[in-house]
Amino acid sequence: MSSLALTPFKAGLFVGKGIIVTGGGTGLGYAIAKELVSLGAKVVIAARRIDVLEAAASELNKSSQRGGKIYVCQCNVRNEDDIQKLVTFALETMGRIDGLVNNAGGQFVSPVENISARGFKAVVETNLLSCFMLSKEIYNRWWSLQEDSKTSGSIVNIILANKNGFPMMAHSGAARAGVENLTKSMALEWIGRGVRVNCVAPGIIYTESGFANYGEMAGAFLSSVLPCIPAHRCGTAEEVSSLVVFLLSDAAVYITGQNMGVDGGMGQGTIPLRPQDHGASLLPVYGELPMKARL
Ligand SMILES: CCC/C=C/C(=O)SCCNC(=O)CCNC(=O)[C@H](O)C(C)(C)COP(=O)([O-])OP(=O)([O-])OC[C@H]1O[C@@H](n2cnc3c(N)ncnc32)[C@H](O)[C@@H]1OP(=O)([O-])[O-]
Ligand SMILES: NC(=O)C1=CN([C@@H]2O[C@H](COP(=O)(O)OP(=O)(O)OC[C@H]3O[C@@H](n4cnc5c(N)ncnc54)[C@H](OP(=O)(O)O)[C@@H]3O)[C@@H](O)[C@H]2O)C=CC1
Repeated sequence: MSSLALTPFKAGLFVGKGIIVTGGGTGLGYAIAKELVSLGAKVVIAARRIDVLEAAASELNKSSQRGGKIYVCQCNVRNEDDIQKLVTFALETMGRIDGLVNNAGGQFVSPVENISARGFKAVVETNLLSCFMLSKEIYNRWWSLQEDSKTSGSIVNIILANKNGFPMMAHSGAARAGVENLTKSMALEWIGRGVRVNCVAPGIIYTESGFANYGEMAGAFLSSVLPCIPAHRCGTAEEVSSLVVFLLSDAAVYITGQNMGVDGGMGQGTIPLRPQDHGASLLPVYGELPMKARL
């Protein structure tokens, strides 16, 4: 795992703070937890594989500064009981919750017509329902009870650079678009309690764990997509984590309801997949096109 933290933040910025990072044992979540613990935060990392979390925690604790500490909690974010247990665990171990990064997520590759209803539901639960359940649970059990509205909370939802759809991962595109809209609603409803809610939309970020999910397909995907990324390279987990940590911090106290891309310029369009060479085109209903305007 890469270890180059880009943090521009002052030492101890998060001393005394408690943050939950879902999916914090691998990839982006690991980089976020690492940066936070090096800035003095207490961090609960939560995911399904406890062995992965424990191995990550023992590495991450080596980066701890000024009382920062990593705690692990096994949690399937699709399961409401697990979500409740996670919040109980976080309050018991850290004594408070100042931030939440809804980072756990994922999908599988499939054209729309082959996705089963069960598969679509599984992806929506993983990426959208989980974000709703965990954000609401923390709000009800912690943020809504704080008398001092200066005790602010910050939620950062990790989505995807998918503003024009997400071909071959349509279930995930739809779920993440839902997260983006939910973010805006929560931001407006909870601002009076000092809770800010923002999204970060990574482009193509190379994480060993993330790409391992796609096997051989990942190589083919990369070679088709790389030339279309304006920056001509994938991003790194640390390049995402620096924005997430900024949004969690009080330096971002006037920022809420936003969606920010970390994508090497890719968000100027959408995921730059070339349309399939399907050999057909939709006929204009009003007659011939005035010029040759098809592939
Ligand atoms: C690269 C671009 C940028 C993105 C990068 C990243 O995101 S990196 C992060 C990447 N990290 C990740 O993506 C990790 C997280 N991802 C996951 O855990 C899974 O993709 C999940 C969310 C679907 C959960 O899966 P699960 O098995 O625990 O769920 P379940 O048992 O509840 O429901 C099963 C239903 O789902 C369906 N189905 C499932 N797999 C496939 C498939 N390969 N093929 C087809 N269908 C599939 C199947 O229909 C099945 O129903 P059936 O046939 O039994 O009636
Ligand atoms: N890498 C990329 O290019 C991009 C990634 N993203 C998003 O960023 C996030 C992190 O991805 P990345 O770090 O690359 O990939 P990883 O596969 O390393 O991260 C996904 C994490 O989510 C956890 N997770 C998945 N499903 C569940 C679940 N049901 N309950 C609890 N935890 C779960 C996994 O842990 P476990 O399996 O142990 O539960 C894993 O730690 C994801 O939401 C991803 O979709 C967005 C855009 C681009």
